[in-house]
Amino acid sequence: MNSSLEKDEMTKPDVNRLKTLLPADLAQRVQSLRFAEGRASVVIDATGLSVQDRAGLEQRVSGALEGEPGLTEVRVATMADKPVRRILAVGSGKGGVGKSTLAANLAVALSRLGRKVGLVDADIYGPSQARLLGTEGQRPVAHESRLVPVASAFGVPVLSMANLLEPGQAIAWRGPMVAGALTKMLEGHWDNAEIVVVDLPPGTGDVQLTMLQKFKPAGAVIVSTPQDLALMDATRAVELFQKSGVPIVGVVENMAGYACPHCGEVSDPFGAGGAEAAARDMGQAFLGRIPLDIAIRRDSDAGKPPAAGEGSQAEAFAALAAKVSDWLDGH
Ligand SMILES: Nc1ncnc2c1ncn2[C@@H]1O[C@H](COP(=O)(O)OP(=O)(O)OP(=O)(O)O)[C@@H](O)[C@H]1O
Repeated sequence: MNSSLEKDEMTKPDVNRLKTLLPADLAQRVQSLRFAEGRASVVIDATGLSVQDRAGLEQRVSGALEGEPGLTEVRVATMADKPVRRILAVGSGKGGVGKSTLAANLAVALSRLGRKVGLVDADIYGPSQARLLGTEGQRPVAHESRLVPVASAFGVPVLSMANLLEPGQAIAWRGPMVAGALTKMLEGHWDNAEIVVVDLPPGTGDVQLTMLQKFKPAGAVIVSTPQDLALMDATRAVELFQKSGVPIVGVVENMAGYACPHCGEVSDPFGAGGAEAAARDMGQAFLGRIPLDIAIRRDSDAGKPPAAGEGSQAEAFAALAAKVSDWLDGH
C-alpha cells in the first residue's frame, strides 16, 4: 500500500467517533456527518431551535470536534426549516371591506386564546399592519439573512413593508420584486409561531399567486361587507382559493349593523345578513359578524386593536377566533 495513503487511513477520524464527541442534544439532531480531505461536514436539523441557539450551533460543533487528528476544518449547515408553520390567509375580493382590520384583530384574538400567532402584511403597496398593531417606526433586523419579526405589544409579532420603509415612502415595484418581498417576510424567523396570519391584498395578482403556489395556506378566511357588490367579489375570492386547493375556513361579515353612538339605534347601512346567505349559497361556513362601530375604527387607527381590549368589540373578535381555532384543530 502507498505509504501516504496508509498514513491518511490511519489519521482519518472515524465518522461514528466524531458523532460521539458532539454534545448529546446536538448528536441527536445530526442529519448527516461526512468526512473528506480533512474536512468534516455536519448537517444539523435546527427545527424548533431559538435564534440564539442556532447562532451558537457552529461554534459548539466546531468546539466539540476540535483537536481530532486529521481534522483541519469543520463545516456546519442547518437543515432548512419549513419556511413557516400553518398559514392562515385573510382575503377579500374587494378593497376597503376591513380585511386588514380583521386580520390584525383575528391574530390578536387567536393569541388571547393561547395560540402562538404571527402576522404577515402581504399588502405590499398599501401596508397597514404597522399602524394597526402599533409598531410604526420599528425596524426588523435580519439574522442569517432572514428577517426577524417585529414584536408588538399584543403578543403577535409582525412583518410588514411598513416596518421596512420610511414613513410615506411609496413603492413602485414590479411583480417579481413584490413576490420577492413577500417571500422574505414569509421566510422570516417565525420559529415560535404556530399560525401565521397573512393579510392578503384584494384581487388575484402576483402576490396572491406567489402565496398560493409557494406557501400554500392551510386555510383562508374571506371577509366581506353585506353589500351585493362586495359579496360578488367575495365569491370570486372563494373561487380563487378553491381553484388553488386552499380550503375555506369560512366567510366573515364585517361592518354589519351600525349602532348609533348617540341613540343606540341599530341600522344596517350596507344591508344585513347578505354574507351569511352568500356563504350558505357557496356551501361555506359563516363565521360571524363584526359590527360597523366607530370604536373599532378609532382604536384601530390609534394602534390599539379592539380585540386586545374588553367589551363588545373584543367579544365579537373572540367569537370569530374561537371558530377559526376550532377549524384549525379539526384540520
Ligand atoms: N367593523 C368596523 N367598524 C368600523 N370601522 C371599520 C371596521 N372595519 C374596518 N373599519 C375601518 O375601515 C377602513 C378600511 O379598513 P381596512 O384598511 O382594514 O380595509 P381593507 O379591506 O384591508 O382595505 P384595503 O384593501 O384598502 O387594504 C379603516 O379605516 C378601518 O378602521
